[in-house]
Amino acid sequence: MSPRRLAAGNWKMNGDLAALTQIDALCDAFPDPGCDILICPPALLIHPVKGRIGAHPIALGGQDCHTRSSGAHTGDISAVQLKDVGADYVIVGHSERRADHGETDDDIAAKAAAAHEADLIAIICVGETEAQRDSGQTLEVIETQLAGSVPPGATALNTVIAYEPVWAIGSGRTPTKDQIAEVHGRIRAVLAQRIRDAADLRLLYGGSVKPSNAAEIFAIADVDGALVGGASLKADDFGAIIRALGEAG
Ligand SMILES: O=C(CO)COP(=O)(O)O
Repeated sequence: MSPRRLAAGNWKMNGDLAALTQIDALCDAFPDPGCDILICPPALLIHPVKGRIGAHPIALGGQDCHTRSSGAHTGDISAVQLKDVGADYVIVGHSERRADHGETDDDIAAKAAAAHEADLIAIICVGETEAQRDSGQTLEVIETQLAGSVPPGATALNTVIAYEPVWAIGSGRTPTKDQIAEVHGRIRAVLAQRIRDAADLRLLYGGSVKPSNAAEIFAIADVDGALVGGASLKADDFGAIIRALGEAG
């Protein structure tokens, strides 16, 4: 059985209490969604959003977690704390964290392991820069990131991989269908060498996904959903993407 597809919204450092109306709109629009829906708002909004959605099956996630479950780490948030306020997922290794906070593959593997320990699903992000693509290094970069940032113990149940080319994030540019298919196919093949149920592990594409290109992207082999930034902030746009995913394949 193929995995249930996942439409994930990464709000990044956007949104406030007033933005919870966007969540209300999603709940109203998708009483029985045809795919899994995940919102990763800023961590401080997880608890109010959880209260707001009640029994609706929208899942919530953090955008990062610490490697430790608690302790003297000012400003950080643990996977255990995310779980406590209602998260089921956490994004780790987003390129913005790799760039802004110098996170390495080792850090990301430790964070993903902490997520697993806390019973969270880790969404591990990988992706090449424009310079790396231009110099023909894309597959090598992705393989290195996978080797370093997917921890032992990863399974199709506790791990999702998001392929996010850095140059496609927030730029309005996307890779071609063949380029996405090539990378996703390689990710699946690499994971199959170390994860028994890799065929069921969800592979998301992220980077300038919007209502106008979603259906085309979701028709690509080995694309099991999307990690959406800007277009996840408005319920209408994210709703159109969710609908396209529900109708795909
Ligand atoms: O980084 C992203 C999601 O994590 C993608 O962002 P955009 O959809 O805004 O390009």
